[in-house]
Amino acid sequence: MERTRLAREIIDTCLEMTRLGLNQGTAGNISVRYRDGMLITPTGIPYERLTEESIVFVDGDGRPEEGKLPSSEWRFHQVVYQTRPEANAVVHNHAVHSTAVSILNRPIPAIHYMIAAAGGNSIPCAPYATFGTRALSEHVAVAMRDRKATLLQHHGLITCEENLEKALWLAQEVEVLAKLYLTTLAITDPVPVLSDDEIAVVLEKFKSYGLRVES
Ligand SMILES: C[C@H](O)[C@@H](O)[C@@H](O)C(=O)COP(=O)(O)O
Ligand SMILES: [Zn+2]
Repeated sequence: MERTRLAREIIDTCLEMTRLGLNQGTAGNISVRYRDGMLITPTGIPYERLTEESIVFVDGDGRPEEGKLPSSEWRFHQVVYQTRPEANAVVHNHAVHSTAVSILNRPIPAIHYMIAAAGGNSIPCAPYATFGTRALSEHVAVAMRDRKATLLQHHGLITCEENLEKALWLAQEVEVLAKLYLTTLAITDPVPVLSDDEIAVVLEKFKSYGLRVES
């Protein structure tokens, strides 16, 4: 029952991600931590065709349940759960502005205090590696060691959080930051940024702010 409920939440989050304009086609994938592994979307299936039975369990050794093909990116989802013990949900998409910044191969700097929602003063950009490879998951492990979000060079975005709602919310916040960054870059480069001291103040305030940005 718990598994069916989590599978439904994954599908609803996928559909919401598309509805918010953060993704297109069969791009992107979503998982939740489950038992010693995770429940994750299958590879290459449009979200609107997913049923609870389509969601795949991948165990802690990376073995998918029989007869099902997990997302090609199960490795980087696994690495995020290993790297960030507080994370229970991982969202990946190809949101347009986030992906555009990733093509420039730049981190998003502290252009707005909401950068702190990802845990620090920037959102890194993990180096390019072919999708689905161990090399890509190794880059993700480094980038997300002290952040809850990273861009993937020439690819897209990953976020993690304690639940699906927060992971999707963070993906939307990063997309807004990416759009702001591109908008300001068109006028000036480098773009003015907030100081590390100010980001430290915001990180402290977020610990007790609302329900959505506490870590
Ligand atoms: C080629 C894939 O679309 C790749 O970009 C992957 O990262 C992705 O976003 C969706 O792959 P899956 O359908 O295998 O989850
Ligand atoms: Zn992708």
